[in-house]
Amino acid sequence: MPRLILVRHGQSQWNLENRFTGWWDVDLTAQGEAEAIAAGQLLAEKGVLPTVAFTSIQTRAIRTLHFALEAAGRLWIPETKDWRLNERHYGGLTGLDKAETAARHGDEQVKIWRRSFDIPPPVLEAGSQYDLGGDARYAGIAIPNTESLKDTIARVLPYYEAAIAPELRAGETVLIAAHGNSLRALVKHLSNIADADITGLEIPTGQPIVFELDENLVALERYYLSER
Ligand SMILES: O=C(O)[C@@H](CO)OP(=O)(O)O
Repeated sequence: MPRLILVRHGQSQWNLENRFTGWWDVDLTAQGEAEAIAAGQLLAEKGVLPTVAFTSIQTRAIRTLHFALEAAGRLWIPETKDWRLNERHYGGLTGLDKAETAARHGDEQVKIWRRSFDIPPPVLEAGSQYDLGGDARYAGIAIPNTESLKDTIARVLPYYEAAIAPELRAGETVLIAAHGNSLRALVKHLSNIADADITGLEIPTGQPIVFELDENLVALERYYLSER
C-alpha cells in the first residue's frame, strides 16, 4: 500500500523569533537542524524509508530534507524541488513580530490572518524589503503578494495530483519536506477536513506524519511516527 510521509521543516530563525515568515528564505536554527536529524533517525529506526522525495524551493525545507535523508541513510534517493510546496505567502505581514502584530491589531484579527481558511493577510507592497521579485529562484513564476490557505491549496493540490500522486500509485514511499501551511493544505485534502475545521490543525516542526493510503490514494490512517 502507498505510504506518504510529511515533515515540516525544523525550527527556523523566525520561528524562534516569532516572526511571520511565508516565502522569506529563513534558515534553520541549530535546534531546527537537530530536529531534522532526529526525524531522519526516526524514519530509520521505524523502518519507514522513503524512496522518493519532494520539497519546496526554500532553504529551511531543503536543508531539513537533506538532514533527514542523511540520518536515514537515504541521501541518494531522487528529489524534486518545486515552488508549489512553498509556505503560504504571508503578504504584508512578512517579517513582522507575531506578538507585536497581535498587540496592535488584536488576537482575533491575527488568528483570522493566521488560520482562517480563505481570508488572506494584507498584500505585500511592491518594492518592500521582502519583495522577492529580484530573487533568481522565482524567475518566470508569478509570485503572489499574499495567500490564504485556500490560495495555497489552489497551487499545492494540482502539484500533488500531477507530480506526487503518480509516484505513490507506482508504489513509491514518498517523503515531502515542506511547511506548516503547505502541509496543512495536503492534510486537509487527504484527511478530508472541512473548511471550518482546518483552523484547529497545527503541524509541529520536525515530526514525521505518516499517511497509509489505499490504491486510490484514499487515506486509511494518519499518525505521528513518533507514536508508533
Ligand atoms: O510564519 C509562517 O510562515 C508560518 C509558519 O511558521 O506561521 P503560522 O504559524 O502563522 O502559519
